[in-house]
Amino acid sequence: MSKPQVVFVLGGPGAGKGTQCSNIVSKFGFVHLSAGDLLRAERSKPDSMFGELIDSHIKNGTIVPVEITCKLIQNAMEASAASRFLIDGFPRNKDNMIGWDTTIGDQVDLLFVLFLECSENVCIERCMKRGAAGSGRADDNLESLKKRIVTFVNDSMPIIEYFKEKNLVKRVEAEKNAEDVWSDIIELFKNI
Ligand SMILES: Nc1ncnc2c1ncn2[C@@H]1O[C@H](COP(=O)(O)OP(=O)(O)O)[C@@H](O)[C@H]1O
Ligand SMILES: Nc1ccn([C@@H]2O[C@H](COP(=O)(O)OP(=O)(O)O)[C@@H](O)[C@H]2O)c(=O)n1
Repeated sequence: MSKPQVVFVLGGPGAGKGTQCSNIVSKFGFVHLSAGDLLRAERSKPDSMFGELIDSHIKNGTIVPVEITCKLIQNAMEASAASRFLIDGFPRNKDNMIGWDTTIGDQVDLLFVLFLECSENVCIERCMKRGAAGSGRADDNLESLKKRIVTFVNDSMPIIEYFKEKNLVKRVEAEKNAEDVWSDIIELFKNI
């Protein structure tokens, strides 16, 4: 049997990863796994051993240890019969990358990395708006956002650079309106 296919979806906080992943799911039949959503769901379980740890990382905009995140992704992949996955918000730092490579990496076929490029200011503005509209997220506030941006620049951008060197990055200009970003993404997915 062939390996499941994976596209990693990366970009700063509020770059539009979730928005565009749901478009890709509708049109191209991928299953969307958001590392952030999986962590938030784990944090909310009353019997989770990791609830407090996850909560503190999310509020501080820092990255949860990969053993936790990778296991959640792996469980979600196993629970799904799908053959194509969008993995959103992962890998986000070197620890995520190493954890993935040494566990599931060999068992999947990484197609490419979709990078939604968006300036800091626009990222902050979108997340603040999302918070004001009632996202209920503990990290859609200015204090957490500043930390999330620092983590993105210092820890996540080097991962995107690493994938660029391997010619695996497909970049999209994510500051345009959501419909125009989506048109660009269709071009990247239509022939795979
Ligand atoms: N291209 C866009 N232009 C303006 N707002 C957008 C765009 N894409 C997404 N948004 C809005 O910005 C916020 C963050 O988008 P989201 O998809 O949740 O980003 P991420 O998953 O990268 O954090 C949401 O409120 C969403 O509706
Ligand atoms: N691979 C990941 C993804 C998210 N996270 C945590 O979850 C938070 C929210 O991530 P997210 O992908 O849902 O949201 P955005 O910051 O992209 O809007 C991050 O700031 C991290 O604290 C993590 O620790 N490891």
